Amino acid sequence: MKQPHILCESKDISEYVILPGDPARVLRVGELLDSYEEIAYNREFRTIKGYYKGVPITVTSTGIGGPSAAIAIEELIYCGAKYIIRIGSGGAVQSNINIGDLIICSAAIREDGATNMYISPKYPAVADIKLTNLIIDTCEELKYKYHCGIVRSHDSFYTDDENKLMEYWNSKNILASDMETSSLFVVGQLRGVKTASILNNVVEYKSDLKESVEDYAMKDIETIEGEKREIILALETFVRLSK
Ligand SMILES: O=P(O)(O)O[C@H]1O[C@H](CO)[C@@H](O)[C@H]1O
Ligand SMILES: O=c1cc[nH]c(=O)[nH]1
Repeated sequence: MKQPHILCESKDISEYVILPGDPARVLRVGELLDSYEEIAYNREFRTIKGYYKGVPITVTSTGIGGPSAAIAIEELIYCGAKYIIRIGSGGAVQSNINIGDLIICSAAIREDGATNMYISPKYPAVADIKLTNLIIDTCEELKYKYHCGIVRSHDSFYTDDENKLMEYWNSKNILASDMETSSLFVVGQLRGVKTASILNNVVEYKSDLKESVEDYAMKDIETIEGEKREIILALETFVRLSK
């Protein structure tokens, strides 16, 4: 059955799924595949299916935020997704994280609305340990710089208290902010699907958020190289997993 938002059906969805936020990033993943075709593009949800070193891969964008991410994740799982790796952008909450560094998320603070509609805030948002360990091993083989730890997934970009919020989470050893990792971890855990999340840092701690996100949108070289590394890392992880 064709799903109402992603407009895909089971034959379109590999068990291996890559999940960027931005629909434009879907095609940049496609460029690194052996071959691909676009399956559907409805609202923020763009899906391609292709092969990487012979492994079938589906890539679907979630758009921004937990509500649309949860919709995409649910529909992908209904169509047969078994392993889902987010390849997102994030903003550093620690000063030792540079632009283009990768952050491998072990867990996420649920500072979002979507997961709180699903289940009590006591329920943790954690990555699948085996899939995440495979990402770490692959990252070390590829010799990419990375940080591993807890991130925060939020629902707001421009509150009046952003600086205070950042200082607070910095003091609690949180690595970075994004907006979809908690939804992926909670929905994946509830549905019995293995999930992991890699973020490419596009904002330095204490730098101007608007300017940095704009630099990324304008294809700043360091952020684009970080994005390429997170894509290759997810693809190579799936190659190892499929063996
Ligand atoms: O670049 P993506 O994957 O969309 O991720 C980050 O970028 C968006 C905000 O600019 C949010 O979706 C956030 O999680
Ligand atoms: O600072 C940032 C950058 C990207 N995405 C976020 O959620 N926060």
